[in-house]
Amino acid sequence: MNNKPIIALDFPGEHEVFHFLQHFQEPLFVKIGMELYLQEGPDIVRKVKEQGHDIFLDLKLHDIPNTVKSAMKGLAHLGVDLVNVHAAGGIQMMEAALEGLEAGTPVGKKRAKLIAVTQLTSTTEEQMKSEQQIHLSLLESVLHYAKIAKQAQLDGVVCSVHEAKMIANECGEEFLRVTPGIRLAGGDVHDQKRIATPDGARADGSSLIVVGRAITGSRDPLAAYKEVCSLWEGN
Ligand SMILES: O=C(O)c1cc(=O)[nH]c(=O)n1[C@@H]1O[C@H](COP(=O)(O)O)[C@@H](O)[C@H]1O
Repeated sequence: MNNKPIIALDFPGEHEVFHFLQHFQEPLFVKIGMELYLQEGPDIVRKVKEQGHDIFLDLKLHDIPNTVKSAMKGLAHLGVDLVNVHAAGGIQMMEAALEGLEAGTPVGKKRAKLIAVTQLTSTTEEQMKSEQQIHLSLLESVLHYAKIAKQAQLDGVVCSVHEAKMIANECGEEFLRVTPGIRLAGGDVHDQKRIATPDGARADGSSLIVVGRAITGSRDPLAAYKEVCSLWEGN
């Protein structure tokens, strides 16, 4: 798994994906999420992988432990690099996810890293308090989810840049902080609430950044990607 910015391939189908990927000549780190996966199924993972890209399969599993375990066991055959669940599913569910992933990973192959979504980057503290009835600060809630993910032996979490440093301090530098909600300065925020720039993410302790519309929605996706890369790498 490389540490390039992860491009979210939030497209409706295969045609749009391969049209987009034509802009790039190098191996990328891409994210296949539920929009694409639910239309195209596991074949899209195989086809994108055939082009040599690293893959974050973002299906955010959240169900009873047995169901998540079986689903992860099945997904493990796809040979992706990173997968996720919702930390709100609980410690037992996260442990079951890891068990499934380990059981399904073919012998001799590397198991995908498993991370847990804490509070979505589209959630504000007010929404969390009023809708989820969690009476903590958002930072405390994210940190709590990170700690239980660590207790379940996961490899890290999905969080916003704003919580990344605190998680690194509490859970260790090697515990991954994968941060979506990335925007170029002055870019459209869309539905995201807890956002940061790629250079802000680097300074504030992200391990990996996830960037969708700032690249996929650009008239020149390659130029946008290069700008994100140079800010992220600090060039
Ligand atoms: O798990 C994720 O990838 C995820 C978690 C989260 O808290 N926030 C979040 O935006 N994401 C994903 O990251 C991507 C962000 O896309 P953009 O807002 O277009 O950059 C989307 O594919 C989301 O599904």
